[in-house]
Amino acid sequence: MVMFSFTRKQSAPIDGQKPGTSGLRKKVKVFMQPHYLQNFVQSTFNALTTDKVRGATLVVSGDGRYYSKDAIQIIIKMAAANGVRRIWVGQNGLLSTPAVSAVIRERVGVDGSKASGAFILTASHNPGGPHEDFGIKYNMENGGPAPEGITDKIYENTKTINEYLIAEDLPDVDIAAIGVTSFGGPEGQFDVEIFYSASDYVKLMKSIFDFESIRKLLSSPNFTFCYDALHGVGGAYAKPIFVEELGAQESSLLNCTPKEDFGGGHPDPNLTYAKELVARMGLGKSDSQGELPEFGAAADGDADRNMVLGKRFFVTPSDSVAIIAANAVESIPYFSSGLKGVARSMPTSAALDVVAKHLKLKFFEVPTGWKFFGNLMDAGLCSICGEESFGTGSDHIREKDGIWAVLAWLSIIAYKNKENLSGGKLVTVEDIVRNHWATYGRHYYTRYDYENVDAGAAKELMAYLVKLQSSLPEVNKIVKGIHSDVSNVASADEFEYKDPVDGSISKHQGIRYLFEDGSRLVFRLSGTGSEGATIRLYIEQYEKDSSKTGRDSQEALAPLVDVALKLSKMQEFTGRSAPTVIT
Ligand SMILES: O=P([O-])(O)O[C@H]1O[C@H](COP(=O)(O)O)[C@@H](O)[C@H](O)[C@H]1O
Ligand SMILES: [Mg+2]
Repeated sequence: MVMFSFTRKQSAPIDGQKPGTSGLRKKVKVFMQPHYLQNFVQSTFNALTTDKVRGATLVVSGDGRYYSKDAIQIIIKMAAANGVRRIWVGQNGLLSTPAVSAVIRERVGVDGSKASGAFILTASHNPGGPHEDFGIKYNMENGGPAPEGITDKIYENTKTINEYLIAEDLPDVDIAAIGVTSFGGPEGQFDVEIFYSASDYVKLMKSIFDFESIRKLLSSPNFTFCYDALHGVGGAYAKPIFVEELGAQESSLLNCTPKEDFGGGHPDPNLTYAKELVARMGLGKSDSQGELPEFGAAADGDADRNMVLGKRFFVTPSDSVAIIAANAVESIPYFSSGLKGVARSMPTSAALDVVAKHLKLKFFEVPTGWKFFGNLMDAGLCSICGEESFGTGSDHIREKDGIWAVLAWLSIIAYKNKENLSGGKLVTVEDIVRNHWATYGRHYYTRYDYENVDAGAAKELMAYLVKLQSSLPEVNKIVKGIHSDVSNVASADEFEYKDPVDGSISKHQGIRYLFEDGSRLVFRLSGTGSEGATIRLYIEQYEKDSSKTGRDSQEALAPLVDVALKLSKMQEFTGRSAPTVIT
């Protein structure tokens, strides 16, 4: 057995290590500065209770983006020096964010060991490569992202750190080879186990869904399917699940080889960045020539986000979670005994609220950030939740789950078509969505993103919008001056959330303008970027009349969009005449 020792390395605080909505995300060159990653990792160890470090089992893996391999070796050496007992790594350092959550919750080592936390190496949907982004976040024993209490502590530690521990003489571990390597350290044995990235996750999915019914759907001549991993880690799960387990054609997988730079693309599953899929589904500027698939989906870099498309049809993420919730009990075995409750993030449309009301379900509105759902799930209050930011999931784990969302949709389609798979007319994605609108009404919804805006200008715009809220008559005068037929603003505030489980309060979670007819304008600054600021503007309008739910969304929302842009003086503050991305 190879022996190792450890050293205390002198270090000093480095500015700007405050975790955002989902961990610390910065340019690779920032992470590669001396001590940068090390300071953050040691600050995390120091923020945890001793029993979660010494003698513990931790998972270290991620979406495989550039710098991950180096980062994994550094974290292994630091874990060894800090007294961690064993590290679990997905083969080649690959584990999707939902798979990490599943591994923490479900995996049991040969000696009965269980993981108590994980370092997830990802910057999610941000591009990768030497000049792009890297990221790291810590997840806890429940499989979910560390709560604010811990991330605040980590940040405080980064401001005072003066040393970190590292086993410099521990040799690099071959993370491509499955198996266990044992080392001997000052406090005893230290193991690094490399395991197949998909095994625990596939097992979990099979326990949730009826794979046989999905397999029948995928093999039906009536149905065609397509999945785009955008060269993210989703590719490591797509083949084992969709092809090997469910019998899809290999040709239905696009960009499913994980790459360090995501093939030079932007691994964000939306209508702008998932270009190839969008074209294949007949929604692009230059559409593919052949037969269009009935169903298409894309994932982000770490495969927790998802976009669902039908033939020439986009499903908004806000509708997606509402539709999954409305159909879950009959279509998905995991939910057959009923839903405990449902939840959405504040800027997500109220489509889910209407379903919750119809089905008499507990309902929660939380701030943006998956960690807020975790408490509700741990307390048994929520089964299904989702966000406008292409995140959907359930209490099977404590992260959003892109492949789960695809399997949920396939389950619903399979259920609706169980009588007509061998012939007959297919109930399509579009049919399912339109029927949903006819039953529950439609929440017209769009999001405008202004990426990489000057941070100072973005702050000024937000401050201006808050100030404006102090006089509603003034707001309404402006609104009416822009479009006299837009309804009145009934109230305006900054969203504040009191967690019903632990009573913690989160303030300043987005600026809201709520209209008398149920329309909403929401403004917030993204918490996931790595440079400058991204302003997000969310626009929503409810239509109950089923004869009016079939309009083009941008057209239906045009007056409200106009009001939002002029009321916020968007162009004046940002210098931008158009958003970077519209979804
Ligand atoms: O980036 P991910 O996929 O980890 O997603 C993260 O950020 C999203 C918001 O991003 P922003 O603050 O930019 O609007 C959240 O909705 C999500 O819960 C969180 O996990
Ligand atoms: Mg992500």
